[in-house]
Amino acid sequence: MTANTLAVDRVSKRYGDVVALDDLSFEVHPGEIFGFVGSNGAGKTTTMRIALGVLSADSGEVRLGDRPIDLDVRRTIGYMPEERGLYPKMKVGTQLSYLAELHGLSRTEARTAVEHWTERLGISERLGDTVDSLSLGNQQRVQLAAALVHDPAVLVLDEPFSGLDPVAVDVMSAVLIEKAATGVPVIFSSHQLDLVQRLCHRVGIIARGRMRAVGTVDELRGTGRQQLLVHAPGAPTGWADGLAGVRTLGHSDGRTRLELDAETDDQQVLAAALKTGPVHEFSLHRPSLTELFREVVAA
Ligand SMILES: Nc1ncnc2c1ncn2[C@@H]1O[C@H](COP(=O)(O)OP(=O)(O)OP(=O)(O)O)[C@@H](O)[C@H]1O
Repeated sequence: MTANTLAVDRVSKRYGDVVALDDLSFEVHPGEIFGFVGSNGAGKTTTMRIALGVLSADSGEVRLGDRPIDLDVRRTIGYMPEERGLYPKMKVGTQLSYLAELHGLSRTEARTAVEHWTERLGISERLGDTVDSLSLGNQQRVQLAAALVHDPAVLVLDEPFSGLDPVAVDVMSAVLIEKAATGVPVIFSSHQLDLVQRLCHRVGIIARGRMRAVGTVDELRGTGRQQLLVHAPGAPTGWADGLAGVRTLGHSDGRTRLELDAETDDQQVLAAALKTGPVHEFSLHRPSLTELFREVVAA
């Protein structure tokens, strides 16, 4: 394992009778953006809070490199909590400098870092304003700045994109890509699966406290049942019925959508389609992350 791999190792957590996490394991490698997705209540926030060390696991542990998350390691984590954690009445600049110094930066270093990140995140004009006078989206930019000002060795962000306008989404995305490129492991949770699909090197799908699927988006899309789109204008309705391991999902205007079992040979389907006349299109439909998510969560 490389020095700064974030490893969640067989973590379980209950709240009374509720099993929030059940033997959960996964790793986020240096330079990797890891998308953590799951339904409401699946266990994402609980995992992130344990990763930060603000909540303890019942069993298992989280490590950064070879070190469990102790106070020293905690200082190196950039964290954006879901419930947000800024002081509403404190000025943006004062607050960010304070947080940077809390993480060990000198006053001068803190000032430079605050200037850099507020500029980068488009909130440099708001340094003198109190947090509660900002729009929610701008408060969120400040929250991200708070996670970044101390040059963290790892980023743990709980729904950083929720409620952001498209420009802010682009800025946030660029920052995450930039941080990962410097070798920082980045994990964020999100319900915006198109964004996760676009941004993440790997994705983990959690359901009821267990990791149901982990991999690159391509790997995950390759593991679902394959679907075929066949355009055979002369094919009658039901032409594919009776083919072993094949289900017809829909048929209209000579276009048929089929779902194939993993072991079904698509060439047999092509041969059957050709028997009905010319075939204009025969293409594999790969499920989107959203489709996969529905399949995994429903299983
Ligand atoms: N402090 C708590 N006390 C009791 N139960 C809790 C507490 N925090 C979380 N839970 C429960 O633990 C489970 C996991 O919750 P968690 O907040 O980790 O999910 P999540 O994936 O972050 O959900 P969301 O997408 O809605 O933010 C849920 O059943 C939730 O109700």
